[in-house]
Amino acid sequence: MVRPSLTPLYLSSVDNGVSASQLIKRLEDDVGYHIQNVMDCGNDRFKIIKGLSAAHEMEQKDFYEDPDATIKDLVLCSQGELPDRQTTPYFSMKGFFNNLQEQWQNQVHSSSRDTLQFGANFVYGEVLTSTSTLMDANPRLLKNLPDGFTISGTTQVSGRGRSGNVWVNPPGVLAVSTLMKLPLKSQDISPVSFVQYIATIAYIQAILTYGPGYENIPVRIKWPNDIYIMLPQYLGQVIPSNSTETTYAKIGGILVNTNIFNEEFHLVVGCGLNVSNAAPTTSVNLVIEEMNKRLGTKLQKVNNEHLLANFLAIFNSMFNRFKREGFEPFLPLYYKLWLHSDQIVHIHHKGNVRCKVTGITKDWGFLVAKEVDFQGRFTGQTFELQPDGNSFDMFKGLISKKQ
Ligand SMILES: O=C(O)CCCC[C@@H]1SC[C@@H]2NC(=O)N[C@@H]21
Repeated sequence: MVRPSLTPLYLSSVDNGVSASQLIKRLEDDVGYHIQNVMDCGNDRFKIIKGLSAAHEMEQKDFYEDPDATIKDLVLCSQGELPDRQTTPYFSMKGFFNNLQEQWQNQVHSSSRDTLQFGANFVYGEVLTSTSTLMDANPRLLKNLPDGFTISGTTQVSGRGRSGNVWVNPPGVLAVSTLMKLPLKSQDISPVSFVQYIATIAYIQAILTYGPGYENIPVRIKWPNDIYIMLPQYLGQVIPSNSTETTYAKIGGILVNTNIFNEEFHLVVGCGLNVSNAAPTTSVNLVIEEMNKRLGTKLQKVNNEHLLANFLAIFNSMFNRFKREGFEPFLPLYYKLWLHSDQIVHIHHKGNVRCKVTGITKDWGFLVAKEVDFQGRFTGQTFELQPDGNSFDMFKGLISKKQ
């Protein structure tokens, strides 16, 4: 397989972020990076930070036989000097920042107490290794990055999924990782494990609130944090409640990596969403196209810049509330969006016992399943299943212990 060459990473900061010059100082003084010369890029001038992406360099050795075939620079752009569409044809940084600032204005009106900074320090790369690895492969870098630091990319050549899986990420799949800091003592309000649930809700809300009419896009949560969408052939059909699951396919997922420095969690929250790639199942834009054909809606396809800005603003505002109030205020929305209300499942490692899903626990977010008979009456045991210890085959209604 021919792997695409890594491209430069473009870094820029806006309003609420740490200023670019402060960031450079931190990277030089605290992380030990050497900031080099100024490069011409189109008509504009950018600073290049050579070797910032330690992970970028490290991983390329595994994947590229010719190390010179790859570019490993981080290009620092001031706000007025963002790369043009020729430089980054798959993503407009200008479009992204315009959308982000618009979203912030909307959000600030609704809750003025919030600090909104997710995406204020932002890196974009056309082809990169993994948005999450770039951030968390180097602890010294991670410690020094500002809260809300975000990396997005169009192609990830070594994307990571949950449980050590590979995340295949060609163009059309929007990849983003955001650094979130949380004091250790915040665990008193809510365990950090709920952040994965918040991220999933935020991504789905970003789609549903994209504009008028988008609230009808059938996008849902599969426990704990997978994003599913109804397959186009089922749109507009009445689906019997016992077959809901087979009519949906996975289009996105969340990966949270946790590090602790200086009494603070440093969570790298990575989200991947298939926005417009027809493979392997379907995508948000394919479903929109089919909704227009089959249901007569007139929805525009979503664009990555707008969707990403929407997601970051919603996620940021939800995260601020989560820090104050924990996960409980989000529970009704989580249940409204998930696919499992009253679902009948069989728990394989408990002797295939037949259970009904009744919710998640408020303390840790474990899945609660209660033993039922064929009339649906509760008959005995209650099981609480951990997100990372169990795999949930929704199509078979089967929960098994992960090997
Ligand atoms: O469903 C899963 O297994 C989780 C997939 C998470 C993929 C995202 S894409 C952005 C970030 N970078 C990665 O390498 N992985 C996450």
